[in-house]
Amino acid sequence: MIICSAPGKVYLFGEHAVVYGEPAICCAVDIRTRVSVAPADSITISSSLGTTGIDFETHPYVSAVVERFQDISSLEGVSISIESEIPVGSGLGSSAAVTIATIKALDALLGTDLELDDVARTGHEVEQRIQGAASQTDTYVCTMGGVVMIPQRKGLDLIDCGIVIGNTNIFSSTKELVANVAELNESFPDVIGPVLSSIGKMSVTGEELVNAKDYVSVGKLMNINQGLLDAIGVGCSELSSFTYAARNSGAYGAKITGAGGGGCMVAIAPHERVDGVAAAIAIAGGEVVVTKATDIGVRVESL
Ligand SMILES: Nc1ncnc2c1ncn2[C@@H]1O[C@H](COP(=O)(O)OP(=O)(O)O)[C@@H](O)[C@H]1O
Ligand SMILES: C[C@@](O)(CCOP(=O)(O)O)CC(=O)O
Ligand SMILES: [Mg+2]
Repeated sequence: MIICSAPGKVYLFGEHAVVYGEPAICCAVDIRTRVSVAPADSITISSSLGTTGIDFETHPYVSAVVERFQDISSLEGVSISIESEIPVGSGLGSSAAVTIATIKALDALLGTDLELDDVARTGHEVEQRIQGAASQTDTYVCTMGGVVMIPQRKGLDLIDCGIVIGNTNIFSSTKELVANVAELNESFPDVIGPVLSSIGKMSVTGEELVNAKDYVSVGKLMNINQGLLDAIGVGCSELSSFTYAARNSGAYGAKITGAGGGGCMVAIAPHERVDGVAAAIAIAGGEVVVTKATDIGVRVESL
C-alpha cells in the first residue's frame, strides 16, 4: 500500500480575482489529506463521503484523477482510501489536497514518474474539469507547499506568525461561488472589473510586505481585501462576525479564505495573541483551527 499526503491552504490575498488572471498569494498550512492506494481487481474509492466506484456525484475529483490515469497507464483496478483533516467545502482547499494526494499516490503505484510540475498541472486540469473555472492556485500551492504568488509561481518567505482559522461549518461549493461572481461581473463589468483588479494590486503590494515580515501592514491589506470580497458577494454574516472578533482581539488582520459564502475565515496574529484570537472566534460561534504555514507540499508518506 502507498500513502501520500497533501496540505490545505489559506489565501492571504486574491481568491476569486485570481480566476480572472489577477495575482494571488496563497500559503500551504499544516492540515493534511492522506490518500492510500493498493492494487485491486476493480476501482473502489472510500472516504467520509461514502464508498463508490468511479462516481462523479460522490467523488468527482478522485474519479476524474482515476480517469486521467486510465488514459496514460494500464490502470484497471485500485483501492483508494481517503482520510482528511481538512474540512470539506470550507475554503481550505480540500478538493485540491485530495486531488493532488491521489495523483501522487497513483503515480507512485503505477510508476508513471510525474515531475512535481506535472502533478500540479494534472491537478489543475482536474479542478478545471470539475469546478468549471479554476485557477492553478490551490493545486500548485498544495503540490509545492510554502507561500506562493500565482500566476508567477514565485515562492515567498514562509510567514512567521500565528494562523487562526474560523470555520462557519456552512458548506459552500466553490463551483457555485465562482459562477455567482461571474454572473455579477457580467451584470456590472465596469464596477466588478476594477474591484477584481484592486484585489490583484493587494497581492502585488503584499509580496514585499510578506518578505519584509511586516505583518502589521499585511494584516491591514487583508482587512481591505475582506471588504472587497464582501463587495463581490462572497461574504456571509458569520464570516463578518468572526473577522471582526479576530481583529478586535489583537489579530493583525482577518478575511475570508477561499470561495466564501460559508466555509472559513483566516486571521494572522502575533504568536502571543493566538489564544485570545482563537477564543474570540469561538465565542462568536466559529469552530477554530490553529495552524501554521508549512513548506511541505505533496509527499509520499509510505511506500
Ligand atoms: N476527504 C475528502 N474525500 C473525498 N472527497 C473530498 C474530500 N475533501 C474534498 N473532497 C471533494 O472536494 C469537494 C469540495 O471542494 P470545494 O467545493 O472546492 O471546496 P474546498 O474549499 O474544500 O476545496 C467535495 O464536494 C468533494 O467532492
Ligand atoms: C475562489 C477560488 O479563487 C479559490 C477557491 O478555493 P476553495 O476551493 O474554496 O478552497 C477559485 C479558484 O482559484 O479556482
Ligand atoms: Mg476547492
